[in-house]
Amino acid sequence: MSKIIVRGGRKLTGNVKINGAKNAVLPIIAASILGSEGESVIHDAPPLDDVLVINKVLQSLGIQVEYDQQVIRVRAEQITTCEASYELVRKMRASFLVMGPLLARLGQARISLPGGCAIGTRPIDQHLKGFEAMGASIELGQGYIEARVKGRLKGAKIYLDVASVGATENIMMAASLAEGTTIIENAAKEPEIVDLANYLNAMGAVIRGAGTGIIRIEGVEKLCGAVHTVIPDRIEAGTYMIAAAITGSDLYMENAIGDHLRPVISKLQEMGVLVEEDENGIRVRATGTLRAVDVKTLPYPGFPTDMQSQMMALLMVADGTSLVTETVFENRFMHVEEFSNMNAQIKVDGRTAIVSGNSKLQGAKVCATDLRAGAALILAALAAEGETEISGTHHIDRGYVSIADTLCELGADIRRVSPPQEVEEEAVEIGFFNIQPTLA
Ligand SMILES: CC(=O)N[C@H]1[C@@H](OP(=O)(O)OP(=O)(O)OC[C@H]2O[C@@H](n3ccc(=O)[nH]c3=O)[C@H](O)[C@@H]2O)O[C@H](CO)[C@@H](O)[C@@H]1O
Ligand SMILES: C=C(OP(=O)(O)O)C(=O)O
Repeated sequence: MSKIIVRGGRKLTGNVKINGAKNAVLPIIAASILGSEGESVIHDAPPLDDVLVINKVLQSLGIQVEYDQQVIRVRAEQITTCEASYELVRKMRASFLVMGPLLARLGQARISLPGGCAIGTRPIDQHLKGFEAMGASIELGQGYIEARVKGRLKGAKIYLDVASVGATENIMMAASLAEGTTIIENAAKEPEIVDLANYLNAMGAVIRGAGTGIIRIEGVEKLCGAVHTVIPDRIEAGTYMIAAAITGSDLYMENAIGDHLRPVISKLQEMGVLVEEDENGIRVRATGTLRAVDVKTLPYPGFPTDMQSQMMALLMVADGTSLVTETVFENRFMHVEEFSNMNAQIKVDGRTAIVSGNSKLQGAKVCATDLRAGAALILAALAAEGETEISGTHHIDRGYVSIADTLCELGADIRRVSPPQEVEEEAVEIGFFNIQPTLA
């Protein structure tokens, strides 16, 4: 198993080029299934493990996918099966986003149940409620969900009980090819929803209101491939912003969009960190003592749950006690135990973590329990005394492009060590780029 080894205490300086957003590119690749004519060309697709997995899902459906130099080309004229297997869906829950496009395009989809994960049970009832409202029948059996519709899906009014990002995306994609108008009420408002709607509209869809709580989709008969550039990753940007703050450094996040990061920027400013925005990015400078602040995660435009663990790392070294409340996922405090191994003082009471500041963090052997927990451990390690060894790096690879190399170039003492056999396996995986589709 590969490990990331960090020796804390170094200042960072320089420019970080923010990659395309993982959570935007995954639904956009899934939406390419809807294009029955022409090629889709997706620019700024970050080279992440999750992107390789969704590409493999499409290839397993018989769709042509090529990936080179951060550009993905998809041709979905031919689809040979409507089934996404357990082997692929278990690797990444977002694979379930192919359900809506397959159902709309083929009238049938059979997808392995995505199951829960370290951060919560993560049900899909709102996705299914949407498909059923559009006329699909849903059956569960042998670990698979099968959805079918006779003819086309029908437009419907769908109120989401929770403003789910994935359900909004899945329903929006399905509704794009439905007969008539679909209205999603209590829709999620994340920037990634707007990016997906822009891509679908470029394919020929008619979607209005993305980014608000009410999205209106006029179904069309056909969608075609389109050219699109993915938005910058607000969570990657936010993570490097905290790297600057926790190390008392000065970093510029090139491409980062301030409007997508309002709650993170305002919390950093409340803590006494200097944040300056211009049209090309965001500069973050830590100038002295960090003040404790309370943070509560909420759907967009609230504070993102995907930044909760990184923010907690910063609050561990702030002056005073902070409360961190997680309202989006019921079990997203797995990092607390790992932080405690680094000498942090945190108590969890239900959905709130009480973080005592001024911790003198110590290097330790710790484990990334999920993607953002892994990033947060790296951040804590940058501020800790001595050496931290982080295992579970496969979680981190899902969402950060070469984070150890990037931090090393900025001045951190960080390296990744992989046993020789694993280096070989990684090379084989990279060989996956540009291969022709294989059938399931
Ligand atoms: C690939 C991707 O974009 N992942 C993001 C997406 O995940 P994802 O789309 O899975 O997250 P959701 O917005 O759907 O989940 C939010 C909450 O709604 C609940 N829920 C969701 C669907 C449903 O049918 N029923 C239900 O009860 C979930 O259990 C969770 O408590 O949004 C999350 C919330 O911002 C982020 O943390 C993830 O990084
Ligand atoms: C939770 C995340 O991703 P996913 O929904 O793909 O698990 C994340 O990006 O932090």
